[in-house]
Amino acid sequence: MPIPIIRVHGLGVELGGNPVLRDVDLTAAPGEIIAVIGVNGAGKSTLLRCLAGLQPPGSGELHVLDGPPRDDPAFWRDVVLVGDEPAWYPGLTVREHLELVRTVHVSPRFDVEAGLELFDLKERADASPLTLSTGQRQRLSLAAALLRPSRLLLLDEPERGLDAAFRQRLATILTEYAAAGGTVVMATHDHRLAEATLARQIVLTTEHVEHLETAGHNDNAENRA
Ligand SMILES: Nc1ncnc2c1ncn2[C@@H]1O[C@H](COP(=O)(O)OP(=O)(O)OP(=O)(O)O)[C@@H](O)[C@H]1O
Repeated sequence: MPIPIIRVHGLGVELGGNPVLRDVDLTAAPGEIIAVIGVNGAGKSTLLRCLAGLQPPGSGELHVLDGPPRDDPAFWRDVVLVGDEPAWYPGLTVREHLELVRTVHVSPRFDVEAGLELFDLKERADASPLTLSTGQRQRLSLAAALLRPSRLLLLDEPERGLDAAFRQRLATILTEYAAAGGTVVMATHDHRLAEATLARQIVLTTEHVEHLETAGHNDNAENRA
């Protein structure tokens, strides 16, 4: 068993005086894909924000990569968070956004034309992101996230806006990322995406704010909240 790059033990978070996460345990090793599932409000985004160092834990221990997650440049060199839509540069096209990402990162994972092809953006390469459809903008967000080198991908509902065919392709892209040694933690409402990536599934519930962990893509991974 490789050394885990995520170790969470007894994590608790309160927001606005209410418990959102209580006693959450999670480990993830290089090459693993974890799907965090649960109803709206179960705490999936909060868990991702904790892993990204954006939400301090109320209790428990968090270890991500080399220590507690921290919102600083060294941490973000290895970690990518895809959540809410990023701000786009109005003057830059889709291709130029990817060129920008490729230019500023050492050892990008693929070239721009390959990225446009992989994320099905070739026909919109010269458009402004602001003129893209919702799903096309999500594909651009994911393309930029996957283009840069990283060890850990934190994805909050990556399926948002994507059609069925591209969700299938995304499963392949994430599987290949993990096969190359990367770790993925994704909050998702898409059981098919979780299953297609052979993700280990964890379920967050609201009723007792309890945490259940299940191995593999099995029947226990239903939404229990
Ligand atoms: N800043 C905040 N202040 C108070 N409560 C908050 C805050 N942010 C989130 N919450 C609450 O915490 C709970 C968990 O929210 P979170 O966004 O983590 O859920 P989620 O599982 O990601 O939901 P969804 O599936 O809708 O994205 C919700 O009840 C939400 O209302």
